[in-house]
Amino acid sequence: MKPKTLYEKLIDSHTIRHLDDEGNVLLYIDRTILNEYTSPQAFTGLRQASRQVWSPKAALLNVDHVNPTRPLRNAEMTDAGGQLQVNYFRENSRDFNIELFDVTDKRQGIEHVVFHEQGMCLPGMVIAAGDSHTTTYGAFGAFGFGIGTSEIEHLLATQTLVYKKLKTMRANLTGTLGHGVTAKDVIIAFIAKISASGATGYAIEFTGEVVDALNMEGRMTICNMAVEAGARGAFMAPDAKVYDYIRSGVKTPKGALWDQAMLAWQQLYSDSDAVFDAEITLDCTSLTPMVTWGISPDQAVMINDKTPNLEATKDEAAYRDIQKALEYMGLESNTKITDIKISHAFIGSCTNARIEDLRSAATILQGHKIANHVKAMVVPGSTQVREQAEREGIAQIFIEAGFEWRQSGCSMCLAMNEDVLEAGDRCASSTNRNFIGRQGAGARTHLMSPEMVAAAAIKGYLTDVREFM
Ligand SMILES: CC(C)[C@H](C(=O)O)[C@@H](O)C(=O)O
Ligand code: SF4
Repeated sequence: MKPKTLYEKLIDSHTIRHLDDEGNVLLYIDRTILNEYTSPQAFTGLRQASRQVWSPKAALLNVDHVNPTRPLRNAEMTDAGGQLQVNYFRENSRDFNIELFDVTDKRQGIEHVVFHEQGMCLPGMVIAAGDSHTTTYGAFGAFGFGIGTSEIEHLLATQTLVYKKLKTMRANLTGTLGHGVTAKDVIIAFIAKISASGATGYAIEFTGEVVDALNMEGRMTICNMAVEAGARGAFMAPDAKVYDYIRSGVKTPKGALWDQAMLAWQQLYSDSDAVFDAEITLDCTSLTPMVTWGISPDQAVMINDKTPNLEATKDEAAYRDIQKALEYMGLESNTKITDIKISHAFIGSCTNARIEDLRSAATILQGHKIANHVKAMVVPGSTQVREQAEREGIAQIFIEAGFEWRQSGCSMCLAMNEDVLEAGDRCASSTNRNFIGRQGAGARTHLMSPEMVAAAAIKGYLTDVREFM
């Protein structure tokens, strides 16, 4: 038999029918999760055509993008647009019989945290959802990818999508991570290496000692942000860490079903002689903590480095890109990164707001206060993460250090609720996108690990977290 990559195994096992000579197939989708922001038109489409949802149990509705995260919240939104979206979401849950995690539900959170928390993400599954960071599920040996609104409608009506296979890339992450270097630093370094479009058209399988050694949270961080390199899918072959992690999920199969599933899951790896369309190796041993200085996730450097030297940049296009980024970011060329003063610190998002992320950031903050000029907040990835952090005493560490302790949601990752920065604000952020205006019009975002955000909050400047270890 022809050797296959893990990606090919997943796609082949979900292919219902080959549709044409261009490589389009009809793909079976196991599950989806929907948010209030990208789903409304899909439901409207279904209503107009008098269609039902084919498999309501394969879907989950969860409010995250527009809801407030203030510590005491109720079921109401703070702005009329958000209220409309959430009202319609509730109506869709009722009319189409799909389970909803509403704002005040104990299971609510950011969709890509909630979904696996519930045990809905299992190895070998194909998961499509109206959000680009659906790639997160690759950490479980599932295939997750983002889709547009009309595709959501097609998926809800038929449980299938028309799909064209991607090219495959193997990213071998070798070596061992140094002190203070995290999964976030690895993926930022990876994106900086191959560029924000370097994996366009590819599904990436991450392999190597670094992946093996990471915990599930770290693996999710990498798969989550793979989309910032342009990848429309990311994978890691499942191992014992995955099985331990999912075992207790409410919706995880139990008993004989679990044993049966395990037999299937153990086949989920790329055959040793499988051929990838591209191979790339990143030796992670020499990595240090990373930060972005610009307006694209690949505009990143090591913390003890400087902003790019414009004078030394000969390529015209590169010159213009750097100039534009420096200008928006209010930075000079060739500036030491650690001389950059911040006004805000944000720990949150589906990249870095799981319990392990909060634990690690709290370790840095313990016994410290944040700088007087910094405003800082933590928005836990889910209400469950929030409660666990409270039980473990982590919330208290954040609060004593001067962070605001918030409710869960996307919040300042994309500033669609009331958590918005003002023009000129500069934020050390554990999020995934530093695009122009992402955290508010004219606001400036530096991406980094949650530990690095904690260190920056204490110092008031971008800082090497290893000083606090
Ligand atoms: C709102 C949604 C379309 C978007 C995405 O797909 O990623 C958002 O979650 C983001 O992170 O920018
Ligand atoms: S936390 Fe950020 S990246 Fe994740 S789904 Fe929400 S807006 Fe998108």
